[in-house]
Amino acid sequence: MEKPKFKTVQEVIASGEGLPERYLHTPTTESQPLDAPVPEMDIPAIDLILLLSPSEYGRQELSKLHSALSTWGVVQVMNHGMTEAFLENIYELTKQFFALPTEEKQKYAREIGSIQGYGNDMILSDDQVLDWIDRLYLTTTLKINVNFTSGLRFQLVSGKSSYFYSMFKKSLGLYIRGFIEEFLEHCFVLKGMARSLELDENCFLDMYGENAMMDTRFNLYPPCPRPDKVIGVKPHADGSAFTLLLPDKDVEGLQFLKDGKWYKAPIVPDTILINVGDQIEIMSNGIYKSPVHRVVTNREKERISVATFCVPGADQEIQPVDALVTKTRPRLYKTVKKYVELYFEYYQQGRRPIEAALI
Ligand SMILES: O=C(O)CCC(=O)C(=O)O
Ligand SMILES: [Fe+2]
Repeated sequence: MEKPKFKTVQEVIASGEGLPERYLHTPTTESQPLDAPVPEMDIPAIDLILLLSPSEYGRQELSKLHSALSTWGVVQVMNHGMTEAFLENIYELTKQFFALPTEEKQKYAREIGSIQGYGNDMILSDDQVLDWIDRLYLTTTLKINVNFTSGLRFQLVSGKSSYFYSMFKKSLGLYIRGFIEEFLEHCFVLKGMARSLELDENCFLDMYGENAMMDTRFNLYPPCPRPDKVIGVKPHADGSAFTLLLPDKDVEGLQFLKDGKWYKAPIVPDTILINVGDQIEIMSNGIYKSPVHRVVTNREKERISVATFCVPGADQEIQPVDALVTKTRPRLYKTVKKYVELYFEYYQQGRRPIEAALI
């Protein structure tokens, strides 16, 4: 199996060779220094359990969700079913993984042409400026059994590479399982989003399909000598339906773009972030925004984050929900299939993949 020949950021640092040119952004690509201070975004925290409650509180949560997702495209979520200890464990395990000796981590290296595994930013062209990030990417397939009378259920079917699961099922895999059992089982997010648009609560779920994927990326951003010129993750919007994000508990870095300006994400204990991905933007006919976001680097501190991309089944046709196409709001997007493949083609060229879906 062929593995990419590029060094990870940790290896670049360990080699003592200094900062390679390939990580440096020139002032033409970013007008301000990347580490210029930015204001904090003002997004509400919603209570996930209340989201599906028929009470007045439930309606208030839906209205907060609607307002956050139609303006910022991202919301903070509390009462997500994961305890503080559970989340703490995830950060600890992620740290432990990246602290393993290089040879050990290389056993899980990403193969060329695959996203799954340990490695650096995916390199698709010679002139691509590299992101200051090392990652471990795990792909999971889920089976949503729509016939369950007690509601929809997610079941871990298998990972694509079983060695990850034998290695991680007692550690990082627990995190994925935790999401499935605690969080996604009742499909709060997709149902809540549908309800907040006054749609039938299953309409996004139906498009999401029975064979959804959940791809989790454990990210390490080592301290960086030039935060003014080097970026952790370049500006992008996610190709998922939606993304669950656990930003570092202490170290800032994640920023969202709104009306041409960058804002930093708040760090609030015990909450996670959920952002809209391109596929919900398409399904909602553009009402919910898939926000452009980036991660800046830090000179002194390392940063850890975990992003879980919730992706519709590969054979699903994704298109605007009929009820959201009206005379005053004509259909904005074509029907797309296998959106994630198209996504990667566009992403490293610095183009927004969702543009390919515009009518
Ligand atoms: O590190 C973060 O906080 C966000 C990472 C991110 O945007 C991504 O992995 O798509
Ligand atoms: Fe992202």
